[in-house]
Amino acid sequence: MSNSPADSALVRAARGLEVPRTPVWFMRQAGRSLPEYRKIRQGVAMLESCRRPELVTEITLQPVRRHGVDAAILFSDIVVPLAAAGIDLDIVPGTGPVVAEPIRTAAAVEALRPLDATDVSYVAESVRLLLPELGATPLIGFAGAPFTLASYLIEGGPSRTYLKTKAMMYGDPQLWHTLCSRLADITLTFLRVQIDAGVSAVQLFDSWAGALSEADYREYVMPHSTRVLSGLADAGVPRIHFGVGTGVLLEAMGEAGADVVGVDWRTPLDRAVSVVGPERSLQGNLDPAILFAPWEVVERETRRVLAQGRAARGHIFNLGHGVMPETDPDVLTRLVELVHSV
Ligand SMILES: Cc1c2[nH]c(c1CCC(=O)O)Cc1[nH]c(c(CCC(=O)O)c1C)Cc1[nH]c(c(CCC(=O)O)c1C)Cc1[nH]c(c(C)c1CCC(=O)O)C2
Repeated sequence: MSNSPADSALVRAARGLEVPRTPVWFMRQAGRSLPEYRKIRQGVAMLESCRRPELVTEITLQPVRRHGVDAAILFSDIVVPLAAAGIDLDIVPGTGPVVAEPIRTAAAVEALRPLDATDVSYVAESVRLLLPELGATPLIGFAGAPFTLASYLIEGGPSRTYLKTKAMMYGDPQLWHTLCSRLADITLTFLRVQIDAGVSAVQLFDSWAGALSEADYREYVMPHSTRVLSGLADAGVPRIHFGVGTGVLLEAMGEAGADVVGVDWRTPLDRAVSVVGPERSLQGNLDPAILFAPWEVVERETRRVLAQGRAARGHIFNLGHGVMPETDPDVLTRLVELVHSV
């Protein structure tokens, strides 16, 4: 066991197979809290750094070396395939993705072109450079799900209310579905490029789907996420599906075609099992803010998460959302040791 990424604890837990110990990695482990990341990124814009395979390789490896996590996640961003498909956008430090000309009309949706694998050849090249460096440690590829991508394109940037997104969704469902269908195609191509290059698992981030009711999620979003996830059913790698504040959506997000459902800190894992069912594994779900509490609290809460995770077919330990930039990296390292020791 564990001498190849395809037989790693992460992949085995994702498939519900027996593991020697619970695998652990952290969403947004690359970048953010690491001083060695800040140093190497100096003077290089975020999107530009994603297009340099040597830089991507180094940043992806940093948290693996430092923390001994059980998986690497490719250093990239959910908007990389959108930029590669010709959308004029930037990632503004401290803000996030900003789109120069938000997509709000039929003409703008029509102008969104498909992604070609050659548009993101630097991503495939990065994966190829990483595999020999990683050895038996699996590499997770990822993409943004249609709803979350649509929200950036329609709002033009981050949003609290998703008013413009919902205005299109409710006001012009046909246009909404056309847009999401094109985004599903882009996402599928982007994930296939990563799988063909050799990643061992993929995560579909629908980070902001928690803004929706279950009924609206099922009607407006699920068909498109299902097309992405079911389109990868024969790809041979486990599919993780995650969003924030998705307590009422967990059942549907599993049904969309996930092998693993990612859960944020609001829903206890044992309760998540009862809605997701015995056919899927779970990933999560320590509150990233708990890492700022005294170690006794971190330890107690970690043991609770691990105990609740035992109810699942398989459990991949993670935070309930991404690492906060202010997190002390030493706490993350200690947390990995704790998870491995339980
Ligand atoms: C919604 C979303 C985005 N990007 C991503 C999501 C889904 C995950 C989630 O829910 O948090 C996913 C993402 N973005 C990035 C990664 C690389 C791997 C990793 O961090 O471990 C991953 C997996 C790099 C990044 N993406 C971004 C940075 C910071 C850029 C910088 O330092 O200049 C990094 C390292 C920028 C970005 N990109 C995005 C936001 C909201 C931001 C700004 C907030 C922030 O600083 O994190 C969009």
